[in-house]
Amino acid sequence: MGFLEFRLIDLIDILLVAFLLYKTYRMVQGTIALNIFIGMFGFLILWVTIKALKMQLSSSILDNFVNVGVLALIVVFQQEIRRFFLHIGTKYKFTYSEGGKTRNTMVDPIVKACEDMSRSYTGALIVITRKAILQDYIDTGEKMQATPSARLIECLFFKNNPLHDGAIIISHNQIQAAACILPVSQNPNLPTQMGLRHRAAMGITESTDALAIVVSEEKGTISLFDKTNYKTHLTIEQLEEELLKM
Ligand SMILES: Nc1ncnc2c1ncn2[C@@H]1O[C@H](COP(=O)(O)OP(=O)(O)OP(=O)(O)O)[C@@H](O)[C@H]1O
Repeated sequence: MGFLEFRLIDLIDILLVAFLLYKTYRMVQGTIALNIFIGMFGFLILWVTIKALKMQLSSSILDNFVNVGVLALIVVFQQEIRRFFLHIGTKYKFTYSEGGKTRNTMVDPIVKACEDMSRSYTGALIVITRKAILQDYIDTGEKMQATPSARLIECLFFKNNPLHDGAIIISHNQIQAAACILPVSQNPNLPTQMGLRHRAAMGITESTDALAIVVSEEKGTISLFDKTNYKTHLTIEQLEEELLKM
């Protein structure tokens, strides 16, 4: 009788687990973490089988691995866990602190600079922050506090400028730093023609809530990376539209 008892709270429990599993899958989908996830699942099946067959020696060895399993999970999925909490925090708790009016003042120079750099095949990587301040990444570059203008952004990425390598980071309507080094994405599903500049743009969206724009030096194309997704071959109008609704 007790075995068949099914309460409303059990239904909620099952739905919650299903929701969390779905969210976890969406988060690791298309990243190297999915392969690790599958590997761990395989290991778990092996462990359960060995237990069921009562294989003493193998079981005692695998037990030790399983005992540190939670810690190992935290270490291996550090980026994904970080992103998960960041996603919850950004989506459900906070609102963006900058008003629409001030935001627009930096959209115009960025769009104009991208238009010019795309025409002149000047490689560029521009990061725009949301909630996360990205201090760790700002510290890797040359700090500056400058109001963005199209000419300044273009100067920063001009080939002979010693600061042209790496990314500029814009936050609170100021260019905070240039020549910043970003984390490089390991996503195996990115097209092979996307090199390190594009992977660095994807990398920053995987570990923070920032948005990144890439102008390709090779093709002159403009791509936008946001929340681990990307859109490429954007027109200037599309770029502007995306930035305005950011
Ligand atoms: N980790 C990084 N963080 C920031 N910028 C980086 C990083 N790695 C590479 N870059 C930038 O990318 C440039 C190399 O770009 P690469 O040609 O490999 O990329 P790409 O995606 O093919 O871009 P493009 O289409 O412009 O050639 C470097 O000169 C540097 O400016």
